[in-house]
Amino acid sequence: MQGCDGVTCCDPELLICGVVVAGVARIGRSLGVHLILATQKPAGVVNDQIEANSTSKIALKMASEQDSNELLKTADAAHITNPGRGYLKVGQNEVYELFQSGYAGLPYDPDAVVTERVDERIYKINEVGQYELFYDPDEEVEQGKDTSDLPTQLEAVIDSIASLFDGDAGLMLPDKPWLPGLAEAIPSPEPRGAGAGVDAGYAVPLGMLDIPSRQAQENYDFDLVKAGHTVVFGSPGYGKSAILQTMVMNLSKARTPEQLHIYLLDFGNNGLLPLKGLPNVADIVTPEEGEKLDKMLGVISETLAVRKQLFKEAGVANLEQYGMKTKQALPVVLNVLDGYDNLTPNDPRKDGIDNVLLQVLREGAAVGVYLVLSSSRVGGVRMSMLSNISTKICLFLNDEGELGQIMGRERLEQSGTPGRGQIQIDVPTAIQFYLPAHGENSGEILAAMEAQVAELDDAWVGERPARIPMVPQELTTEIFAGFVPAALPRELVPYGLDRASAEVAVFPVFSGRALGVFAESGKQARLLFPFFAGQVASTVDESELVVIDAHDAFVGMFTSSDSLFVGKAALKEQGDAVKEALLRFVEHGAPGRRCLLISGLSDLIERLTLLPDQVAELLALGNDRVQVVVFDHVAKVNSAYGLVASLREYVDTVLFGGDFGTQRFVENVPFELRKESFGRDVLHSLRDGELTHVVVPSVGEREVE
Ligand SMILES: Nc1ncnc2c1ncn2[C@@H]1O[C@H](COP(=O)(O)OP(=O)(O)OP(=O)(O)O)[C@@H](O)[C@H]1O
Repeated sequence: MQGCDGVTCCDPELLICGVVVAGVARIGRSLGVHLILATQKPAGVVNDQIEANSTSKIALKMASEQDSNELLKTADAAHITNPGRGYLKVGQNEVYELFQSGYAGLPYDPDAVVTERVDERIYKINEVGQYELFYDPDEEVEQGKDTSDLPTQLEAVIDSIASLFDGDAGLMLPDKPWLPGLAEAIPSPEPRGAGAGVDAGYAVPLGMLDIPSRQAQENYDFDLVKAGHTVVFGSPGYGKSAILQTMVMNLSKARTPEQLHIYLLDFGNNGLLPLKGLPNVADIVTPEEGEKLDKMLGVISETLAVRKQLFKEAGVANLEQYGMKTKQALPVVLNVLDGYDNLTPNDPRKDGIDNVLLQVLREGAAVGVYLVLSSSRVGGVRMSMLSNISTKICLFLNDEGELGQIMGRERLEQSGTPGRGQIQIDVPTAIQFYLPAHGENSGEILAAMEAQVAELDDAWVGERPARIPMVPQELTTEIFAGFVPAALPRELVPYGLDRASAEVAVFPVFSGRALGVFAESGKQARLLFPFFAGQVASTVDESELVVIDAHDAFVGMFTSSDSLFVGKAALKEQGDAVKEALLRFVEHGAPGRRCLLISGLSDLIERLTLLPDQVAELLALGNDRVQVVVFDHVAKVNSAYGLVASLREYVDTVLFGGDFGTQRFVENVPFELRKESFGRDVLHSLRDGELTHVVVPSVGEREVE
């Protein structure tokens, strides 16, 4: 038996349904399938075919004579006034009866006594023909029993049938002609091949499709390589992050970190954070981490550029061809961006970020670099980006017009269930996206997901994608020591971390190169000079040390009688002797290796009245037996005549602090750099014409201050 209630002609979805209904009406009877069709208005719904195949028609009160005519071929039903009163017509007027239908909505009271009652009321008809109640025997109304708690007769009948059914094990439910609705929360099945040695490529389960036209509910596999760039739209709280989590978890289970690298950009509510520990995940970044974000975008651009070049050299057009031709498999790179539209149009970084994303969207797929992003508004994603995204997924959208923009006229009705959405598979198809892990509530799901991440992390022993190199927020000497490789040769002096690569910056002693360290302020000098002198001194023997401390920067540091130490006071008293010894040393050298540390170079030059040539010779002394290290303030060397030029010429590694406006070591500083302000722990390194920035460990800064 098929029942269709509330069928109206303006329901577009029922155009297809109408064809089916007509089919049931036409051939159903011969197969034992019967149809009861209920509608308010027969016009446009009950077509000729249904009409011709429906033997019985029942018309209750109809809105108009035309409607009544349509069904009964008489206007009678339009004149009915009582609820429940109707006409039954069977065949061509074989039966045509007025009837009062039974009503099952009354309370079911098995104890009630039904008495036949005759209407004994008497009416008087007045002179204008109106009825006036003259006598009513029921005027004295007896208080009846309260029946509000009783079930209706219909409910009682249904309950009774249900209990009969339940009580008889031999009774079976008939097959339903349609499948039940999709479940509201479905945990993801394990991806095929995960741990089983089966290669399912980049296809992983992402959701359960509901396809009523085929009476099917089946798994939807998201194939990263086939789906290409993907966008997930959904208003806040409808499960965007959950889709990304399921996708990343399943891809990480299916593919090794050698096959798939993942970069996470979390512009949303930390939805991607639990995925950070996956061995496939290179790194995660949030918009607050400006420097890291720049670096990650840089890495993504660089990957594109390198791959394009590699493919060009190999003469191939895509990743698969490259692997086959060169026998070298490059990993697929997946960039996942959650909450893209949280980056507002007035954010100064938006253009830069969009440029990289556009580059990935345009050039990435061919070289195996993909972007999957989520946004709560369709309008939040530029048209130029949208047109390069091949797979579009929609969850519930507050603005239904946006759904139409993506899914077109064939879009399905929206459901407010989290994780319920639609995706184009030839036509928009309903889908319930899987949850990333099992759990009764979001807390349990998160815990289960974290446990899986930890398990995958522990299980992987091979190589992992490189993290985004970052210098720690606070670089203490202890943390810095952790970065210095144990096998670092003794003659390489580590002094900080390169800000761009986070690699240890070293200076080679006794390699013929002089080192100059210039502080922007007294505070920076107090912080850095002893650290540098200590680092250099630790690589040489005490007997090789000659320290001329014109600024008393190293007081108390070099107390050994083996090293030669000249402090500020000694310099004042025995200036001539020091000058003589220094010049002699410049001219003739010393019997053994010497490491000369000079603090306050410009003051020394002034006090000893050294000539520019003598300074130049002193700075150029370095060889495998002599090491020169000079310390001073940026402002002081700036004002000493000709000193900056000598330093630039003879000091191979110049390290200086402060902003670029105050220094004279580098000319033609780019505007961007000139605007930037640098912390006290940053030194700019100028070596062989190359400018880099080094973060120096904060050596007991608090004590210095
Ligand atoms: N596929 C799903 N099945 C069942 N419930 C889900 C599903 N996806 C999400 N939910 C529920 O919806 C909640 C919100 O999900 P989620 O954080 O992923 O939404 P969102 O769209 O990313 O939100 P926002 O934009 O605020 O970050 C989850 O805590 C979970 O309870």
